[in-house]
Amino acid sequence: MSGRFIAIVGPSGVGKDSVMQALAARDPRLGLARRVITRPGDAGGEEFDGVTEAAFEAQETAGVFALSWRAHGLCYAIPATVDAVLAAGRDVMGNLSRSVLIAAQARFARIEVIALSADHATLAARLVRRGRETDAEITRRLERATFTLPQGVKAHVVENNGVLDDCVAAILTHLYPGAMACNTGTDK
Ligand SMILES: Nc1ncnc2c1ncn2[C@@H]1O[C@H](COP(=O)(O)OP(=O)(O)O)[C@@H](O)[C@H]1O
Ligand SMILES: O=P(O)(O)OC[C@H]1O[C@H](OP(=O)(O)OP(=O)(O)O)[C@H](O)[C@@H]1O
Repeated sequence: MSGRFIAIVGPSGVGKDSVMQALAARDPRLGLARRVITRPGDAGGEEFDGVTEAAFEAQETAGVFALSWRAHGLCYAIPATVDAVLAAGRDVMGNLSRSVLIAAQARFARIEVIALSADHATLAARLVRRGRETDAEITRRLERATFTLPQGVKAHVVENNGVLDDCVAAILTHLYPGAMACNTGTDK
């Protein structure tokens, strides 16, 4: 059976990248899709392929992306190389826009949507602490926090207000019910 594409979604600052990194470190069954983004390669945060807008559009036209979208004045994509990993039966996580979920459900044979949530004050404090965006950009990201999931999207909602490990454990239990999560790290 093919692997599942695990879409991790939620407002800016909710912890999508932190949760995905922790999940990948914790459980070898979970791969991580490296996104293509028109953001300077040294911006920090997640590992991604930084490209110019012209290069992005050329790749998009050439069909090398499984999914692509625009948000925050940037272009984002999940490369179609994930197909080979999924075909080999491996689950792969990707950080997606909530607006692209209907397309993602159509694109991938098996998909799970994990919608992370956290309260507004927590999001704001985390974005300031992350320091990747300007104050104006942070304000715009927070304004988008209330964006609701498109109708027809079936998501599993997981809170990330508290300890990251609790959120990670809840996701693993949902993804691999009845199975012991593989733990290659140390418990805290
Ligand atoms: N459970 C958590 N507790 C404390 N800080 C967190 C938690 N989850 C994420 N963070 C921090 O919040 C900031 C935003 O997290 P990030 O993973 O970049 O979110 P997103 O990708 O959803 O924007 C980062 O600085 C990260 O270290
Ligand atoms: O339509 P939305 O669900 O609001 O998502 C819009 C974009 O925001 C996030 O990007 P990015 O990872 O650059 O930002 P973030 O880390 O601040 O969430 C997410 O991955 C999408 O690409």
